[in-house]
Amino acid sequence: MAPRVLVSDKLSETAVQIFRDRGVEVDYLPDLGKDKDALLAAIPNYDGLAIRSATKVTPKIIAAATKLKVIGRAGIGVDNVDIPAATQRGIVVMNTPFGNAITTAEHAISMMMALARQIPEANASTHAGKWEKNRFMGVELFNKTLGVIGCGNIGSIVADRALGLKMKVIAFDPFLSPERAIEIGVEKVELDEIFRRSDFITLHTPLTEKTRNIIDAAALAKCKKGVRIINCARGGLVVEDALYDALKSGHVAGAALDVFEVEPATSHKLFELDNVVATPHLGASTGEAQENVALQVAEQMADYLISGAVSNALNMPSISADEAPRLRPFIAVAEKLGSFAGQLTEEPVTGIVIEYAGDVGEMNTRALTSAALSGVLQPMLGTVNMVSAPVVARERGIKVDEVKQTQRGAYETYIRLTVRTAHLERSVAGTVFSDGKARVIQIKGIDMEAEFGPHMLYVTNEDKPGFIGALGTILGNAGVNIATFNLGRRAQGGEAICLVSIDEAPPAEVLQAVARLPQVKQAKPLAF
Ligand SMILES: NC(=O)c1ccc[n+]([C@@H]2O[C@H](COP(=O)([O-])OP(=O)(O)OC[C@H]3O[C@@H](n4cnc5c(N)ncnc54)[C@H](O)[C@@H]3O)[C@@H](O)[C@H]2O)c1
Ligand SMILES: O=C(O)[C@H](O)COP(=O)(O)O
Repeated sequence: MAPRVLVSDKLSETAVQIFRDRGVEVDYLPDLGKDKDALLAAIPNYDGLAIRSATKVTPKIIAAATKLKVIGRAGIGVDNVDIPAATQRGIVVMNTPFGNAITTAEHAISMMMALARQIPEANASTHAGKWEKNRFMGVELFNKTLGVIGCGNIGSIVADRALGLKMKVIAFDPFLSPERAIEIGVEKVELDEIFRRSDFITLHTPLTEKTRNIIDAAALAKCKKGVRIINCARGGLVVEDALYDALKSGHVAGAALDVFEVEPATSHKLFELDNVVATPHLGASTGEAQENVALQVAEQMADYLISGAVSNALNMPSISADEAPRLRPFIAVAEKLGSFAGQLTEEPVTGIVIEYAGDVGEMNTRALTSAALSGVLQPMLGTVNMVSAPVVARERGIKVDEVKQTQRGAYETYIRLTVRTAHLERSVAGTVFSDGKARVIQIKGIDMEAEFGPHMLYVTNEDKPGFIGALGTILGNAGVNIATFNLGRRAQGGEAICLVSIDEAPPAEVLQAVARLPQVKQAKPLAF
């Protein structure tokens, strides 16, 4: 039976045509996604769901989606999809990472210009028959400083266009390497410097727990008087109440917003203010971008539904149907090793080396390396996946080296991943046992043998008596149950590592108490 896809948001008809040409049945119901109950009733009938940002794919929708195999996001942001819930149900979530980037960057630049010259207000006044030549006094962009928060695909295109307008561009992005900053002509700065120096600030990060409320009242207070703010990324990055107050007081001269905490934003106190330019989430709305993303999402979803091939998936490695069964456990270990190193790395990564020894050296190590890179980059970038990870790493100037040797050592297969930054080098090695499960077998050259757990505690310490008991007591007193406990040390009395799998994420006070133990150098939570 032919697979069946529901398109529940407005998509170019190209997508519908591609599905049909590829033998996929398709129902194009562009308003259905906005009606939660109708979507809930319809979803059990479909193998695929193609969406943009209006359809909210909640755990409830996913629970009802008994046949669903793939969700395709024709666009970039996937914050409207509950990916963990989809993953748990074995539903692949894919997006189209680059198709609307230029269009969105152009919207941000348009919004900046509209703000600088009050175009919307002047337009409304002129249409109303007034000729208020003296009312609208603008500012030049020439020689002004633009602060870019989040300098990935869209942020770096915005920077390029702003440099063309002869602006000075400064950027805050923890994953922007100094080399990449030089290459794209921006000055890499800390967040506070963005606030202190910018005449205009534009946001281009995903919405994550780290970026939520990145511009709040305290941040606005640090800004120059007269700063102008542009948000074409996601509502939730800017605290709207704080922005309102700062606009009212005149500390912020203007704001241009394409996105809002609650969408659709049909009424909002920000709309009372003349110095707010607002558009209804139009960042990706050009014919060109919509053709790109519709074509790409339909091709990707049809490929998956017909042949099992996966591309641009956010929750599954990208592999051909033939390789899938053999590669899968190795892809999982590569991604987990990358994630292990990525979660511990808090400064720009300059290099990643992935070494394969034994049987794994003869496999499709490109897919494995992509999985490892995706694991390293995901804790910071959120939406990076196996397909985009190599490109993203290259764009950020991260040097990636793959070393293969087919000779076996103590293990049949051995993968070691080393992450380099300007100040440190950290390696972690793993393998897949005959039970198909991944194990960590070495951290920083120290041998151990640990399974990956959903919640883990990574502790580096000095090998001195009393540490294990004290750690156990802290966890026990906090009611945190230990699932597995693994230790390794370089030499008696020397550097040691402790990897504990626990049944829940460690509360902040537990981490602080562990970090205060006299033997402990570092205590970090990890999640897999
Ligand atoms: N308005 C629209 O219609 C529209 C259209 C497309 C995308 N978007 C939004 O734009 C966002 C960016 O898209 P992109 O393609 O450039 O993504 P990207 O992944 O290429 O770039 C995001 C950048 O943000 C950086 N980042 C992550 N955490 C950060 C932090 N805490 N502080 C500073 N920087 C941080 C990352 O390092 C990365 O370089 C998307 O996540 C999406 O939500 C909006
Ligand atoms: O993340 C994206 O791609 C944009 O927010 C575009 O959203 P849209 O497809 O709903 O216009």
